[in-house]
Amino acid sequence: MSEQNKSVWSKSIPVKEQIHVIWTLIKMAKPFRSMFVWALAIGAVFALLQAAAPRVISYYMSNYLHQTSNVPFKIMISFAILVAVIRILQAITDALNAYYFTVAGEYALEDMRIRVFKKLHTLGMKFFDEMPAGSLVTRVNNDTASLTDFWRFFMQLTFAAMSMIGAYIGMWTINMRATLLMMIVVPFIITSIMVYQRFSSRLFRHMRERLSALNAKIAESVTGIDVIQEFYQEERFKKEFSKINGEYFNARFKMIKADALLLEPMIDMLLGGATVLVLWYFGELSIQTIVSAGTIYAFTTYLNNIFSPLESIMNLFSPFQEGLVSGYRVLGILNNDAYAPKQSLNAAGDIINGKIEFKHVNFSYDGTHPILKDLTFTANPGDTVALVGHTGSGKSSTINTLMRFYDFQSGEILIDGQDIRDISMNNLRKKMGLVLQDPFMFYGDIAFNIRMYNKQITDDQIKSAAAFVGADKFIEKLDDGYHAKVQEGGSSFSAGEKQLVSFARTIVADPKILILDEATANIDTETEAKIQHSLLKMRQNRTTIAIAHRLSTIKDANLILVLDEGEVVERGTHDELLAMHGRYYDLYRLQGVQNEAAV
Ligand SMILES: Nc1ncnc2c1ncn2[C@@H]1O[C@H](COP(=O)(O)OP(=O)(O)OP(=O)(O)O)[C@@H](O)[C@H]1O
Repeated sequence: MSEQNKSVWSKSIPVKEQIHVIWTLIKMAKPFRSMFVWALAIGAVFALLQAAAPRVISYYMSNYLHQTSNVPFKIMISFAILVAVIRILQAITDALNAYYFTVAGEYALEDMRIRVFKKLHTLGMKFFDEMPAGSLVTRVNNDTASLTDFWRFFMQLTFAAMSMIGAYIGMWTINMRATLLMMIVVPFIITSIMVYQRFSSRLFRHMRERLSALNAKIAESVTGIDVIQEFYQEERFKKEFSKINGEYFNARFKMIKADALLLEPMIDMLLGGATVLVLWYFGELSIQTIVSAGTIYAFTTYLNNIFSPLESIMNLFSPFQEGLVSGYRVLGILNNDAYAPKQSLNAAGDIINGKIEFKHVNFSYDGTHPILKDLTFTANPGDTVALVGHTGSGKSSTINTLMRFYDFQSGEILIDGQDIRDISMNNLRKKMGLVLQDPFMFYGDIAFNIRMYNKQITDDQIKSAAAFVGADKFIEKLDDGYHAKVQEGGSSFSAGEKQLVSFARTIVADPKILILDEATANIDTETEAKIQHSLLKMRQNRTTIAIAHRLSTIKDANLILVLDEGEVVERGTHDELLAMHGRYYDLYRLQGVQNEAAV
């Protein structure tokens, strides 16, 4: 997570890219356009009312508040009612504007979250390899949520623009020359906004970068807590954490200081300057003609209307920037084309017998470094083909191509004589059962973890699958049996128990092909014997591709392939390979010696 977040915050997004992000997000919010338009229309009415109020009061002051005569009661009450109505309408339109904008923003947000989640499920393993799960959770949840700030900023921006236009119109109706004079402040406003934005965005990015580093340190120390404790690294981690925490504090402190010194004082100074200009202008004017107090009141109020929304906008710069970066990252997912391998158009093939043929298959994860080279073998229906070889030799990669987690570059993979791409993904997933070294258990209960959302599977089928693989004994001993609670990841179960549940999950779907990725690697020898017994039963009448480090577990395989750097360097049955006195022989002898030593 750290590196990816860091890279986003450590350099600014180019302006062209920022405009692209803003434009794309606006286009994506199209389904909620009518609500945004309503918000804008109501905002315009609010701005008009806001411009009308000082005009009405100024009129009243200029025309009726003479020291020489009393204001007629009817006039006084009429103006009071008029101002009250304007203020009430202002309050109503203000609330409606905020409501429509916020609701439209929330809808756009909900829509975006769904888009991102859906997109994630179309992406291939390559994407997930490069993106840690923690970062993805941040993308789907926090980044989409930060987009609210994006919409809030736009709301404030349009509000400020309308207030400004309204104020200038109001001033224009009173004194055109003074209004033109007030235009002088516009370039000052724009320059100060730009200066503040540049300065604050640099500080904000630095602060976010330090926050990412802090989050990464916390995540690292929590996930690696066992290794940290084992190697007495607590002090080192504490020191590193304090250092980053201090840097984060300093970065925040700088931001707070900059805001305190720049934000309000800058706006106050501009407002002060503009007010002096108004007083000076009307002071000069009063030498030649009468200037009413109402005019001065209206102009100073309009200046307030121009300047007060500016502070909110500037205050929202940092959250807006956060929203922009979030938008950039979210669009990065939505535009990602690392899709899961696709099947042929109208692929409708099925797996009936389970014959697997690899013909001259070449595969690379990144398109440049070859991982599987000219891989060729056949697994006849019901056969077991075992893949052995040292770590990194390409065993899991073979399975990855067969499961269609990754696309291979050349060669052919045939199942029952059909190109694997011509079999529908649904049939492929249904007829191939994958058992992993460290099976994942989902939050729910045991029965749910065996059924895996397949409503057609009955409770009896679950029980007989569990009995078939020998999982029934431990399940029945649990307090709630098949309804015993499972935490996400299955932390309250042993590796062997989780493996047995995953066997039951696989067997209940009755696959034609079984793929075992070192299914017994994490299990002690005693449990392994039980598991091997279950596996033997599972393999009957099923084609099996098995990865095995412990060669004793695949002695009965019909074909053993010894892989080295993605190439098959030896092939044959256990006896044939031993007779060759080659790599397999050496490996087997080595393991035999280790086993004896262990005894
Ligand atoms: N997702 C991936 N992206 C890029 N390269 C990968 C990926 N997975 C594996 N590799 C590389 O492919 C090569 C073969 O890895 P593979 O996992 O197939 O080996 P293996 O024989 O299954 O090893 P082990 O017994 O350790 O599981 C290795 O060099 C590995 O670094």
